[in-house]
Amino acid sequence: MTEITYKAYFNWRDYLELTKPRVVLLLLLTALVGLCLASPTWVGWQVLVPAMIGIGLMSGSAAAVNHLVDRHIDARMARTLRRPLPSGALSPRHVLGFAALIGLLGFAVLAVWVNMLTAWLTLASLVGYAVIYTMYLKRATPQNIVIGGLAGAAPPLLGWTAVTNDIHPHAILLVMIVFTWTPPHFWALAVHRAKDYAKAEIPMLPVTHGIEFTKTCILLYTILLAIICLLPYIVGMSGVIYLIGSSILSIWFLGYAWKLKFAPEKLTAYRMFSFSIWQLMALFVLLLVDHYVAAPTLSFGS
Ligand code: HEM
Ligand SMILES: CC(C)=CCC/C(C)=C/CC/C(C)=C/COP(=O)(O)OP(=O)(O)O
Repeated sequence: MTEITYKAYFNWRDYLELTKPRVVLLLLLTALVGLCLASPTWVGWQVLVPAMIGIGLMSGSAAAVNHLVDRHIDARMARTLRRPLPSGALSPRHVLGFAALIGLLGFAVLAVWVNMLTAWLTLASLVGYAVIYTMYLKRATPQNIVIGGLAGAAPPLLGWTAVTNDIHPHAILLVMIVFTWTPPHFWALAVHRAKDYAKAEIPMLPVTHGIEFTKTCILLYTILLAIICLLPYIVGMSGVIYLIGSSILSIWFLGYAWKLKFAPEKLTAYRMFSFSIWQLMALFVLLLVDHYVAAPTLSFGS
């Protein structure tokens, strides 16, 4: 195990990096869509603001715990070795304190200004990612990201419960979209970085079952995702704007998965991973646009 020398000075940018800010921003977009779709009227800022702050802080806390627990394997992979812990910019003690502080703050914000259901579900997602995925599943099984993906898929439900204080089937549908998107999102990167994961002895699918099998799984999950993306229209939750936009995105994503399996170039896997992020973002923006454009009259909620 490599010994790390920690620097004596601190920089706020290192703390920000611990929270995986770009991942959390996309998680927050999916939470915002859950919040907005839960109500036919505009959602009052009294719920919207604390819900976004609470979910954001607890997601950032989960990400910081992931940095803490994974610091030794992060030190062994080219992609992650410059992170604040393996590079020595922050010490484990400071990271633990920071994660506890923002995690507790996030829980308090949700408990006081939103509702207890949302506070507990967000805590369950934090534990799902920081403890169940990071401490156990990641090192135990190539299905790690499929099961662990449930925590990352939860924010639309968290947004929804923040408004309604109950679990609605439409919110579960949004969770299913992110849940099914996660394997092609991550395995595309894992195919690109397979040697890194093998070096760090992490049993990701391309390491345990090979690149070709992983590409087949990516294609199958992408087909499943395309089918699930039709459901919001089929159940009457979204309209034609969503149907057309999401179908274009699904065909585009399927194109990447097909190319990756049958006609790959050197960077196809990485390009598919990058596209997956834009695809999920566009999909959730479409849900939002469709919700507000299709709504005949919008009254302002409290
Ligand atoms: C278990 C589930 C997931 C796994 C294993 C996973 C894995 C990864 C990995 C390894 C990266 C590369 C990070 C880097 O280059 O430092 C990444 C990037 C990213 N992921 Fe995921 N991800 C998961 C779920 C999600 C979810 C649910 C979202 C949002 C809804 C998301 C959004 C992103 C974004 C926005 C990036 C780009 C980050 C950047 O450029 O800094 N991921 N993901
Ligand atoms: C409260 C709540 C909603 C929690 C969810 C938190 C969260 C940040 C989920 C995102 C999942 C993610 C980035 C996994 C990558 O971890 P990894 O360890 O496989 O990737 P790495 O090697 O880049 O660290």
